[in-house]
Amino acid sequence: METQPRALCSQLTSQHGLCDVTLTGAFLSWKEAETCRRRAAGHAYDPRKAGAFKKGGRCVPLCEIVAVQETEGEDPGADTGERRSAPRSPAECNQHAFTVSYVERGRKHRWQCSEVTFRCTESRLCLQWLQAIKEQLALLTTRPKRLLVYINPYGGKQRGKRIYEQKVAPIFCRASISTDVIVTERANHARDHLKTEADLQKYDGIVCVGGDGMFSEVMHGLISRTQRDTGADQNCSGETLVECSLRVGIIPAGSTDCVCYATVGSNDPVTSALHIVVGDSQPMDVCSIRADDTFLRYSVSLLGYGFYGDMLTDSERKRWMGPARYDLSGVKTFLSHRYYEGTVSFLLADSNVGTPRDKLQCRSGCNICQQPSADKRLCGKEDRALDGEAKGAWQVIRGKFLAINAACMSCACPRSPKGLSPSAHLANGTVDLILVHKCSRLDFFRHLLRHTNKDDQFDHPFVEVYRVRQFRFTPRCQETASELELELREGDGVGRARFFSQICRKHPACGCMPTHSCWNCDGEILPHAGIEVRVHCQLIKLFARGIEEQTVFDDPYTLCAI
Ligand SMILES: CCCCCCCCCCCCC/C=C/[C@@H](O)[C@H](COP(=O)(O)O)NC(=O)CCCCC
Ligand SMILES: Nc1ncnc2c1ncn2[C@@H]1O[C@H](COP(=O)(O)OP(=O)(O)O)[C@@H](O)[C@H]1O
Ligand SMILES: [Ca+2]
Repeated sequence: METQPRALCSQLTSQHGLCDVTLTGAFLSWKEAETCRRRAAGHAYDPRKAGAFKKGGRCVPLCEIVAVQETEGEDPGADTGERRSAPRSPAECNQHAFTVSYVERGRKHRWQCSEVTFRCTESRLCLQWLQAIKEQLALLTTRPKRLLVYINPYGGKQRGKRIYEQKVAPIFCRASISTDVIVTERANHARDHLKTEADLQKYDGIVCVGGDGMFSEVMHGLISRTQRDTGADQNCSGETLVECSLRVGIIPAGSTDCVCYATVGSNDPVTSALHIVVGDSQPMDVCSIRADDTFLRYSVSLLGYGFYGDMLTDSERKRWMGPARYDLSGVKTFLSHRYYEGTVSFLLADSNVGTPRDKLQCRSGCNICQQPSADKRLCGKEDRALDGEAKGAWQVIRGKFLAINAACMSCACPRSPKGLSPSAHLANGTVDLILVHKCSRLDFFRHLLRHTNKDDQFDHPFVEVYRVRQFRFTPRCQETASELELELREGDGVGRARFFSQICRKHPACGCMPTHSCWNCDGEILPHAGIEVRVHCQLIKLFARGIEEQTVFDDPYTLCAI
């Protein structure tokens, strides 16, 4: 039987004075000692500090302690900047100290690494504390000890290397995490290294420093490698893909950083580094994309045809501008107001995984993502193999679209803090399919603007949104007579009615409108128009925990009761 460690309780001195410090199996807490009277001890009185300390003290879950280490027993007033009014007593000259680094929550889901130093006059007591905290930390087995880090030096504002060296490496070092760092020398360097060369047995996780494109590289390398190592064939349609066991951490240093933002709640490198250190784990759905029965790519965030495809194509020519390229290309693409004809067919998800308009946002420990559902059992599997109950009917929508977007997650990012599909889930085995039909420029602008404020971007007559587990798109130029017939037969009543209404309102072909766009696949151009997409539930895991609800943690001085 496992025995609970005994609580350790001592009076130790911190920069705030004498405090009662307690270590239990779950928390380290400290508060001003009952007997402590800072002014009586001759310290200058700082009402701001004293008030804050009195008000709260601290209670840190052990799982959020980054590290503990022995410290020089320096002057207790030194780190508060207080001036000493009396000479040191012999006891003060002979102090022993240890420093605890821990996660502290700030505003907007940001975490920082704070420190507290405790001193005492007995070396034995100091060592007892150090050992007890270290023993507790050693029990946290989900923390990574060895990481493989890939840095894209050209992502975003080309600050990846500096961000890693100045903000992240010191935190890994403090947490005693050892790293092998590879600064990439070309596009797909990280993907190819992971796929064929890297000795993955040596690592507890992979870290990528860059944007969504860099994450996509790492994800492709890791998924391909996992399938190869386990004998699964990602090129085979309907194959059940094997989940990747290594977690991936994202240090945001790109242009959009949507995967990081939507899984952590911020695009702050220190916050991401701390989520890695504490060993968080967030499963994530992955879409596989095929065309003509050939595997093309995976996607986790935005898969966008029309507006986002065209915008990306234009922005790639402006890479030198950094993240601002998206603004310029966004305006240009908006003004071009191009629409594309084609057919979207999809299989609706189970109702127990929510709907895109239910306003149930995916948050840390999300119930919807934890619930077993047909979508999770079946996603990734060939639709032809499904039984009648789970298969459902393919729905078919023909039309002229300004944009067809598939969001496997909310796609929240600094440009759109609630994201492309605010209620999309990270790990429910589904994707939100957003169809923006041809409308006026003004209406499309209103729709886009709503991505940046609290209004519902789906509340327009020209926008349809569905939660699906599989979909296909066929551009009008690729539709054959037999496909049209098949869709007619498979489609339900609504699909058939739409199909006929389109045929009846046939437009003469206009020479200035290109017949097809391309797909924006997590920021990479996919030069195919006709594709098939299927969701693989929880195929990969990140060092993240989903976006935390804003709770008591917004008040850094809150002392939780133990
Ligand atoms: C009138 C104001 C209009 C504002 C519209 C804002 C709409 C924002 C939706 C954001 C969706 C973001 C989806 C994320 C996509 C990324 O994967 C991709 C690549 O990122 P990275 O490698 O880090 O560069 N980014 C994009 O495709 C750019 C989308 C920017 C949209 C303005
Ligand atoms: N050393 C490199 N040189 C050029 N391109 C690279 C390098 N390393 C990675 N890439 C590629 O750069 C692209 C953009 O990377 P990313 O980090 O997402 O930046 P951004 O968010 O600015 O697009 C990705 O497609 C990635 O494959
Ligand atoms: Ca999902």
